[in-house]
Amino acid sequence: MINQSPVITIDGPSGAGKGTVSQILADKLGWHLLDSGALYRLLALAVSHHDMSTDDHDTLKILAEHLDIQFLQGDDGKLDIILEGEIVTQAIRTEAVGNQASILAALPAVREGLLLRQRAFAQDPGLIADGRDMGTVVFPDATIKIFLTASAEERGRRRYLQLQAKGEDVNLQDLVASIKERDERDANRAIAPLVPAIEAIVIDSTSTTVEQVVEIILAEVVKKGMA
Ligand SMILES: Nc1ncnc2c1ncn2[C@@H]1O[C@H](COP(=O)(O)OP(=O)(O)OP(=O)(O)O)[C@@H](O)[C@H]1O
Ligand SMILES: Nc1ccn([C@@H]2O[C@H](COP(=O)(O)O)[C@@H](O)[C@H]2O)c(=O)n1
Repeated sequence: MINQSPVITIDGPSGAGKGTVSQILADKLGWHLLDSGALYRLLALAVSHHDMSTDDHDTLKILAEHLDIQFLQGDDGKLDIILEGEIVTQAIRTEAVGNQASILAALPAVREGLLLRQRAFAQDPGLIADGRDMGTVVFPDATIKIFLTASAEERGRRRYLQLQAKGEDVNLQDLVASIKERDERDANRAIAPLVPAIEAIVIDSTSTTVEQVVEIILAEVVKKGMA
């Protein structure tokens, strides 16, 4: 048994809605939230800031283990993500950083370096863990495992609207292509590939609203007597 506190894992490909659904669930249940993708993105940004080589896996592992990160509640109630003293909440959300994170995430040394940091998020009253390998590797004993997916076209469309709203100059076809490339890399890597855990409940959100997805998961929470 790795984790004692209740954990709900939400894995799936990029743009499936994991982050949105995880935040709503964490707020509704009053539980902690782990955005594991943010850790990989922070590492990617740190590697770029320090102009580090990605060939030196021992140093990457040490950096992953000791990366100076803080998740702080800002005055506006939103979470500020701090890397080595600098607010990087927006900077880590670009497609470029996401792609670099996905390349680093294929390295066993990086995954080993981040493993215990992720497990440390499992604290009472409970944790919603969002990622790619939450149910398969990081929290194999999780009480509820969800695999949230959607078609690549729909996920590209959502990402397009999201980035456009932030004022970014984006192209829908390029985004769908980038999402497919990232899916391919995440699903086919040798370590902790993106696959549903055997006992995962698979939810396809292509034609489902965020609220409907949240309802399905909350029904499981009630069924398991967790709330
Ligand atoms: N079921 C849904 N229907 C329509 N839009 C959705 C749905 N779920 C999420 N979205 C929207 O899609 C966008 C991407 O969602 P989100 O960031 O939660 O995905 P994600 O799976 O966490 O992606 P990533 O792994 O890349 O961080 C957001 O703008 C979100 O509001
Ligand atoms: N548990 C995880 C989480 C993320 N990754 C990799 O990081 C990339 C960025 O993640 P986002 O969820 O923020 O988009 C993602 O493409 C994965 O390659 C991971 O491997 N494991």
